[in-house]
Amino acid sequence: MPEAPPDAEPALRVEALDVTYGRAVSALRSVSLTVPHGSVVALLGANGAGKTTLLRAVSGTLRLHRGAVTAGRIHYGTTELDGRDPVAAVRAGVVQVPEGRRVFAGLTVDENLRTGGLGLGRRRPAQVDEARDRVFALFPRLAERTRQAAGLLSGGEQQMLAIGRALMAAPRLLLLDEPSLGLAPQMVYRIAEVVREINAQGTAVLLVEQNAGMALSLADTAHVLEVGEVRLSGPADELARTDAVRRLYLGETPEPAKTTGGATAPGTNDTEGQGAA
Ligand SMILES: Nc1ncnc2c1ncn2[C@@H]1O[C@H](COP(=O)(O)OP(=O)(O)OP(=O)(O)O)[C@@H](O)[C@H]1O
Repeated sequence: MPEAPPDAEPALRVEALDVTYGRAVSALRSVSLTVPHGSVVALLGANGAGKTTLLRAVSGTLRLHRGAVTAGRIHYGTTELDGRDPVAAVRAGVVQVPEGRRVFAGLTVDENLRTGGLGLGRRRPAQVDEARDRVFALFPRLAERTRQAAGLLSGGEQQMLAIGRALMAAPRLLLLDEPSLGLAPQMVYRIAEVVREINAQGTAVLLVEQNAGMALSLADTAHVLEVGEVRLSGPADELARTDAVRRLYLGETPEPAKTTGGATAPGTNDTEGQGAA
């Protein structure tokens, strides 16, 4: 099991993070946010805003995509994560579910699950079975299909398997990249329920979603990224009432006189939003 970080600290602290791909692409600039223990934090933003890049930086997978942290710090509890590899992140209790449900299509459901948590080193078979049972309790559909090739599962089932595989490492912080992408509305609803359940069991979630309505309904706090910078931060319910979020991310047409709630842009005297997230 990953070592428990001290409870007084926010679980994840990202401070003034700059990320580039090669020499030409500046993907994140001075991004700061925190994920407190047991919370759900949503990251919203248009295509190319830098959401996936932030998850990669935290999970140590940035280098696999030829990206690099060029400034700033990432801590999970007392463990420094910037410049580390995915194994260091998994050992610290941080696991990413990548976008696009990347399951091993030729392996069975069971084999896919058993690849989860490999970075934790040798675990007793009983520990692995226990982790698998917890996954099956959350996703009974996977329990019915243990010997089926993952490539033959539906899109929703593959997403469940991708999440289940990450949960095999018993993460304290789950990084979820677009879990609802391309799924039918009923499955989106099920995924939202699952995120709630995972969080209720004590795992914090950093959730990247294009489906802003879903993300804001699940999150305690949310941040809006625009072209590599945090533009708006605050409690999710307040952010959902801001004109910008309603117009740009929720597809609504706000009435002219509507107030903007308590969400704030970085650089203002924000005490609730970015700094306290
Ligand atoms: N491997 C890479 N090499 C070069 N540039 C990249 C790479 N991955 C992402 N980028 C660029 O970095 C910026 C941020 O991309 P990122 O994928 O993090 O955005 P995003 O908000 O997750 O968008 P999307 O929803 O489309 O995935 C974009 O300009 C993108 O083109």
